[in-house]
Amino acid sequence: MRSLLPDSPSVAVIGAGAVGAFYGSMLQRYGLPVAYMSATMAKTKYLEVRSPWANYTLPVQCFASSQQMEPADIVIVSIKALPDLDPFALVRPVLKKNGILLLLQNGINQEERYAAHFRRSALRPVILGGLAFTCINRISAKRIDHIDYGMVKIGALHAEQNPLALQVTELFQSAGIQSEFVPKLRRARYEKLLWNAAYNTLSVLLQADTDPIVSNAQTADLSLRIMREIQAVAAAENIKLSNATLRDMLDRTKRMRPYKTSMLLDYEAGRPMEIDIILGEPIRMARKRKIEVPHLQMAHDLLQFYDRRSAIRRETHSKKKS
Ligand SMILES: NC(=O)C1=CN([C@@H]2O[C@H](COP(=O)(O)OP(=O)(O)OC[C@H]3O[C@@H](n4cnc5c(N)ncnc54)[C@H](OP(=O)(O)O)[C@@H]3O)[C@@H](O)[C@H]2O)C=CC1
Ligand SMILES: CC(C)(CO)C(=O)C(=O)O
Repeated sequence: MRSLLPDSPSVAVIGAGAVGAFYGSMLQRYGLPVAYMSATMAKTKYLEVRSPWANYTLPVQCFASSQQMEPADIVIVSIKALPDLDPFALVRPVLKKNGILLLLQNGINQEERYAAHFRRSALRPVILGGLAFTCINRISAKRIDHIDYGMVKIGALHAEQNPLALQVTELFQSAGIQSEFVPKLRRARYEKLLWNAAYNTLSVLLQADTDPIVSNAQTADLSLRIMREIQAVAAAENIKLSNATLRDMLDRTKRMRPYKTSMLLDYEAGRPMEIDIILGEPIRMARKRKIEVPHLQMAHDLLQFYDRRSAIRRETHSKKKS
């Protein structure tokens, strides 16, 4: 098939946290020109990566603001999906006309939000979604630890863009990243949401990694009840997630090494959690369709309480420092 991508596409990573810096650096190591936006890493000249795939150190071009960066062929968005963060202002300066926007984030409805935002813009990006099944930590402004897993599933928001999503997947594979093309992105988003809604949530509420949650009969069953509510929301848009799929999520989690979810890592570090994009969005969809989602609602409200408490601690801490 004719390549829909330039020979050596340039890449801009918006949000060089754990995920953005790791996958960006793998693409750079493969030979692509990559620039990174990160306030934390603005002064970083060399990035050290530890990974079961390879250990390496690379010179990196980091910018505190995307306004200092050149437009790129592929823009990877890997900032946290938080409600009070305007991502469009960060992304716009690095977008080329009809360029590729790849959202490497958790949650649901993100691609649709970007499409709505750019609908009337002359930039008209092609919107792709990437689901990262991985465990990565940014240890410092200079060091990324990829601990386990690593698969990225890539698909397009609109099916007619699937050939491009496939070529981006192949580019990731060529760069040594485990990657898989998904022809139905929305379905894949829902499947990942099953896991995130259940285990990210419970990991924070129970202060536990996945192992004790799935080993305990009550909390394992609770995780299934949470997943059933996501299943009902998906069914309302004709996406059928079978009971066997839910059961399989639980069984696979039982077989996984004990895993600390990204939400638990955020909570422990006192950072804001992605509650809205993982629970708030499905709750709003359920409300519109008159579907009862009591578990999602309760988990959402409890997590909001924790999140607010962390925010107050952050405010108090920064007042003390100034
Ligand atoms: N880490 C993991 O293993 C996994 C993560 N994910 C998902 O990937 C996405 C990225 O997560 P991850 O890399 O872990 O997150 P990190 O916390 O490591 O990085 C988040 C990035 O977002 C940026 N950011 C946060 N707040 C703002 C703000 N207000 N303005 C501008 N930039 C901001 C940070 O900036 P700065 O660089 O300046 O700190 C950083 O670059 C999330 O949606 C997460 O759920 C999914 C699966 C696994
Ligand atoms: C599915 C998983 C565990 C990534 O591998 C995740 O999305 C997270 O930790 O938030």
